[in-house]
Amino acid sequence: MKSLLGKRPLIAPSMLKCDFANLHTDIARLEAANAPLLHMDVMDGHFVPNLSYGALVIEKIRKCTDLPFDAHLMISDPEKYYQDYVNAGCDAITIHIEAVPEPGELLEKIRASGCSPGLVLNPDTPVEAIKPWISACDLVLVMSVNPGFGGQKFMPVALDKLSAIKELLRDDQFLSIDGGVALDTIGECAQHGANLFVCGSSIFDKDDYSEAVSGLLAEINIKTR
Ligand SMILES: O=C(CO)[C@H](O)[C@H](O)COP(=O)(O)O
Ligand SMILES: [Fe+2]
Repeated sequence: MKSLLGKRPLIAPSMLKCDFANLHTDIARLEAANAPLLHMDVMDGHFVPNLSYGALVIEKIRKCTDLPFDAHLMISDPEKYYQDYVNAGCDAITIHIEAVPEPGELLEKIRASGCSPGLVLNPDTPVEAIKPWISACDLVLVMSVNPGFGGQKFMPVALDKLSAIKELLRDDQFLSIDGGVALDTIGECAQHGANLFVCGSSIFDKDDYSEAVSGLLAEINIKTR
């Protein structure tokens, strides 16, 4: 992930909305669209009311591309399973503060395993909940929907959180936003400090991924210049 610092702002396609029946083709289309990394949404049907895919699938996808993988673990026991995601070839592993209220040790273990550690907070969780561990993270991810499903409406409560967290971050850390990030919301997210934008529907619902990614980047540029 460190190699991406100089390339911010970054658009990370959310591999929840991808075409699983044509994964190879879909990844090639994302590479052609200059997507700099892929966001892997892991859901266990327990921490969130939905199931997606796990380390076995990610390990297979790893063979299709050299793009970095940012794994968003929406699972109840990341301590038990994080090593599977390291072994599957993830570059960043992000855990929910609601799943691990005292995440210091796990963040250290993720870093020691060679991955970038990240913390994520839900719309109802205050910034105070993650404050003591922000300096131990390479990435902080703000949820702008309740996790579990793609295609939900952006919740503006995330914007004030972005501003508050930005104040606490060093320049070598990523500030990410996830959920309902689209042409009409991405500019404001950038204005509030986000520099890594997870985009599902706003890419995969479009026929032309290149046009989608460049349109989102253009919107950031317009709103932040
Ligand atoms: O973590 C997630 C859901 O829990 C996804 O990353 C997110 O919802 C992406 O989809 P969309 O851009 O359509 O909201
Ligand atoms: Fe996600």
